[in-house]
Amino acid sequence: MSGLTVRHRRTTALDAVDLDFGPGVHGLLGPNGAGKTSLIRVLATVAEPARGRVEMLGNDLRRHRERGAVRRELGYLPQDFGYYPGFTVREFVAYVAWLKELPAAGAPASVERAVARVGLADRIDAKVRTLSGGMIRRVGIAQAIVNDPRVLLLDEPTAGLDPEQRVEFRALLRELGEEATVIVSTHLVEDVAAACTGVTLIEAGRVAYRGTPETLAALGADGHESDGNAIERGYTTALRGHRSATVTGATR
Ligand SMILES: Nc1ncnc2c1ncn2[C@@H]1O[C@H](COP(=O)(O)OP(=O)(O)OP(=O)(O)O)[C@@H](O)[C@H]1O
Repeated sequence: MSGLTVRHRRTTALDAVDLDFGPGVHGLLGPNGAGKTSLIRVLATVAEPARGRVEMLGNDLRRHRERGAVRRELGYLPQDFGYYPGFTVREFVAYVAWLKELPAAGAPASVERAVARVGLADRIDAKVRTLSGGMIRRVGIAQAIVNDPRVLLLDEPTAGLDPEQRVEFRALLRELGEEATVIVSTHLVEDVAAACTGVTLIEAGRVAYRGTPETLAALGADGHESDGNAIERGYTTALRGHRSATVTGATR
């Protein structure tokens, strides 16, 4: 994407952002309101940018027909994911498979596979409303991966998962990232350390840092253990560096 600008009324959520993502798992980090959800929503083709160009899988998202082509290759878990509480897990994931135009013959097997990958095989015929919050989040991940997407967008997928589920989910992320481009927004720096091949730190609508979990941890390597682990300190160091550079730039 180049020059990507997203506005919500008078707020500029993203300000002329240039970014590119290849296969692997890319963590999007940043404070509340930084612009992570706005970025994911544009990539998911549910929001339109005010300016800029986004190309995905060779398609230009400004063109209606090309957005349609992208949607078939996309998996998306929104921050507030809507579901039908009266559907069973199987029915809900099958419904999404139908929306994504999966060939009918293979769809039931794809549904079962996606549900098994998120560890819910034994609850596949349970009604979604009878599941815990963490399980519902996993249903959200299952619907996102049912079409074996080439681009997978996950907005805070680990919110509400317990520690054991998070560990399992990170393993699934690493597996998915071997074939797809996975972009995952999170507040948990541990998610990034454990599952991501790349890190993009967004602040106030701009890219504050790009690197790998290792380079981010190296930024925080010589702090005190009591201030969190190296990657958390790296996160803070990168943010502060970006803030002071922005202030210097603005007053020049
Ligand atoms: N629908 C909206 N109407 C008005 N302003 C909005 C809307 N959605 C987002 N914003 C504003 O746009 C900016 C970016 O928000 P966004 O949700 O993209 O950030 P985020 O990094 O995902 O935040 P969080 O970590 O809290 O989820 C914020 O200033 C937010 O207040």
